[in-house]
Amino acid sequence: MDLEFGGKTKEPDIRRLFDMKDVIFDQIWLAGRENFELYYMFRDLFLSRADGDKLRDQNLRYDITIIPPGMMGSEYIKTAGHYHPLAPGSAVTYPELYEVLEGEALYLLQKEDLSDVVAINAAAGDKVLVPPNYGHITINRSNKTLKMSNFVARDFSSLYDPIKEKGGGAYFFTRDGWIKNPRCPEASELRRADAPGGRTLSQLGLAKGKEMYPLLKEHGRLDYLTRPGDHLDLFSGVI
Ligand SMILES: O=P(O)(O)OC[C@H]1O[C@](O)(CO)[C@@H](O)[C@@H]1O
Repeated sequence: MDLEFGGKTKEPDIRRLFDMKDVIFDQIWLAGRENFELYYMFRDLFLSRADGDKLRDQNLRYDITIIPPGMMGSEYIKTAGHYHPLAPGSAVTYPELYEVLEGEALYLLQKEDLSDVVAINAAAGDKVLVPPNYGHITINRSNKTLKMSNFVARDFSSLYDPIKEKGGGAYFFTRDGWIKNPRCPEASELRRADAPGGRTLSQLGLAKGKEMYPLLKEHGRLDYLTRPGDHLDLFSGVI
């Protein structure tokens, strides 16, 4: 699976089934399975050299992730899931901004102490902000390929251990709907939220159905992704 972007053919990082063995719900199904490709991550994309420079100047990265439809036994295909570290000089972790380009996404966002766990359905054109202090997992719950993009600060490594240690997120999305992870008894009840609309979107410089990629050209527009501590008011009520 390659992606044409900015007139170039890009090769993905690939997440395969065995990379996910610690976070899959259906461990009975997993036993004896062959390894196979699950999803494709095209990181650090830009349409022109000038855009690449602008991204680097703002300490941002633009990625596209493609998740074909499929099941992992009784569970819908999903990303491994991770948290982000604290932004330097701030008491909050880095946020991340997603846009659904094609298909449908189900975002599971959770605080590390699991005191808040939120599910957000998003369709093509929707944007979802993962606020500071939330980890995230993306599920392709449909029978169509999900293509989504994200803007995120470029200078940190994702933290996978907390979700691996619990055997997955606080909830699994399966053929029978949501199932609470038995290794997360402390998790709050699953809260449903909508992808942000009108006013919230415009505060973030976004509009439904308008691609977010050009925002990288407005220097400082996405400052809240790299210096979240300076923009705390923006994050309240986004999910
Ligand atoms: O790292 P995971 O949990 O497999 O999730 C992959 C997603 O995370 C990102 O690295 C950004 O957080 C994207 O490239 C991709 O959508």
